[in-house]
Amino acid sequence: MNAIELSHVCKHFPGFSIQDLTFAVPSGTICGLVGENGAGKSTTIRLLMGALRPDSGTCSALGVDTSSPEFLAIKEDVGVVLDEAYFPEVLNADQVGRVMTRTYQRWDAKVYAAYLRRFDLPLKKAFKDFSRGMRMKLSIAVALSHSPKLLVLDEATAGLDPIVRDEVLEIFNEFTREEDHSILISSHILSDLEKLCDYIAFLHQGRLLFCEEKDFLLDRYGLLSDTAEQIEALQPEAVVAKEPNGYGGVRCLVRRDLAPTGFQLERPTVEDIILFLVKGAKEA
Ligand SMILES: Nc1ncnc2c1ncn2[C@@H]1O[C@H](COP(=O)(O)OP(=O)(O)OP(=O)(O)O)[C@@H](O)[C@H]1O
Repeated sequence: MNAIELSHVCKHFPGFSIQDLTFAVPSGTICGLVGENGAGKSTTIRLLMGALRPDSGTCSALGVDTSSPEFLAIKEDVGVVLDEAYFPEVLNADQVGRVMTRTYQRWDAKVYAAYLRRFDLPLKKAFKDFSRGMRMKLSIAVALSHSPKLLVLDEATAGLDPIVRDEVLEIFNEFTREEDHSILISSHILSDLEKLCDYIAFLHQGRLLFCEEKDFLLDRYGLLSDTAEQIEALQPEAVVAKEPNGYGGVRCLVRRDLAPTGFQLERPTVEDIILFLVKGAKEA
């Protein structure tokens, strides 16, 4: 079963469109949604959560169409952190907790209190006086305190200091140790996604360039540094994109299956793969 399914989703804004977006996140896995500024990640997450209505196509979470009334009944099962935290400005963390007791049947005040302590969040400070990082931490604490099965996180680690970010990544990892728990997370911090994710979905100008298993991507591509003549001699389909290597030669991302044997290929990171694919897509 899939935790998330988007099928042929289209959404048109003046000057920008989400085009025929189809991908799925299998239950029990973590999928990273990546793409440049303005690629459509937040719009995709809003469409998925039913906050925006698609012009065509369907979105489902935990098997329920997210634009249907039935989705309201399972909202408890989905923990959401959007890029802008959304609590009333005058409330403090203690009061937010009390509001949530009335909002979620499965609200666990003890779990919430433990996250507030773990994140070093003050109980009595008004939300309007929180820093960006504190706002994110509060959103994450709330999202995790009503026993969700699915977490949908838009830039949830942006603005967190490296130590807290590492701790939050570990918390997300712990979360998916339960078999039926899944996460969709958008981020610009590709090294975080490399550590965390099973799948990477890559958006470019409102289109999905791929949604693949991370290990498949890391095995599919290799990095090659050589003279311009040697690189020219490769079949063009083997070379995704290239750049000067700083030593008068060329560094490029190549498809391992199309590169001749005998070349010394370096293992890329997810960041290398995404940077070269964006470069290749711009040059195409
Ligand atoms: N309500 C709206 N009306 C018009 N245009 C919109 C609306 N919402 C988003 N857009 C446009 O959709 C495009 C994609 O925006 P989106 O926020 O989804 O990108 P993103 O990938 O999340 O970017 P970033 O990494 O900068 O957060 C942008 O060009 C934005 O201006």
